[in-house]
Amino acid sequence: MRIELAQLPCEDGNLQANLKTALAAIARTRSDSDLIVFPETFLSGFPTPENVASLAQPLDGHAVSLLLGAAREHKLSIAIGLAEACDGRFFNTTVLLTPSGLAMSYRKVHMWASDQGVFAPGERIECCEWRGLQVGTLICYDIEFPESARAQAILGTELLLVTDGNMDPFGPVHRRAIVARAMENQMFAVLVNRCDRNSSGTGLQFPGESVVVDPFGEIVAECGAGPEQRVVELDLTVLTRARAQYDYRKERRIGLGGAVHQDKNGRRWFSVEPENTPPSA
Ligand code: BAL
Repeated sequence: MRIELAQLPCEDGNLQANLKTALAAIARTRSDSDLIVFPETFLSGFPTPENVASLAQPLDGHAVSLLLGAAREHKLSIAIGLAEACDGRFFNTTVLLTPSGLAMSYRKVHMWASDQGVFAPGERIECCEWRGLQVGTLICYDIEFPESARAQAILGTELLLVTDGNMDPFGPVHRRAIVARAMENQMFAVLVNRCDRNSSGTGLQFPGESVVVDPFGEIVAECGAGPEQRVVELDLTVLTRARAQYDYRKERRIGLGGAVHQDKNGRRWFSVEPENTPPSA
């Protein structure tokens, strides 16, 4: 399994420029790569309450259709973050696009400060079958809550894709969190972070440091601080080896609450039983 980490700068508020950057990255992928992963809200950058309506995209809109065309052209799957518009509300969403279409869309459940007043929180953890693997997605702040990745494990996720927009000084927090989430759930984790150092006046600095962690919690590959498009080979046999002597998912004794659901297309999700719901946008 070959995955490309698109640790590339995006411009807050500039949808066209970010879409162009994404399509160019897709165009330069290796012909034998299976998936490219971009950071959180890569298409929009971090929206504000003032500009989210102009930046947010419907999942059946032009921007996503261009990416679907690129997925078909390059026989490649794409995980990318965007601001989603749906029924007058806005969500911080990651989509998994394949040459066959939209495989999954996940709405960030845990709202960071920059999400509040902009996005409504998601209400379910999702996974789907992709290339013979159970694949799930989380977004940035989600990985700081162990129950998010544990919900993915309960769904059967073997490959966790994290679109990240983790700013300084929280680089170490996500490095520790992603290793823990991979190890304690015995799954691969692919985290791709923003790396822009001065994003259009927000004052936020993004350290990059994208990383791939195996089900033992070992680092498979890691990026530095600057822009790069890193090709990483996953040895999927590690999944079986990591679970050979013990399997946390099967042997756990404490439940999360919430329920597992599945639709006729095999999409599975875990309904969130929020103990507290942040102020919605
Ligand atoms: N530690 C940052 C979390 C977020 O931006 O979602």
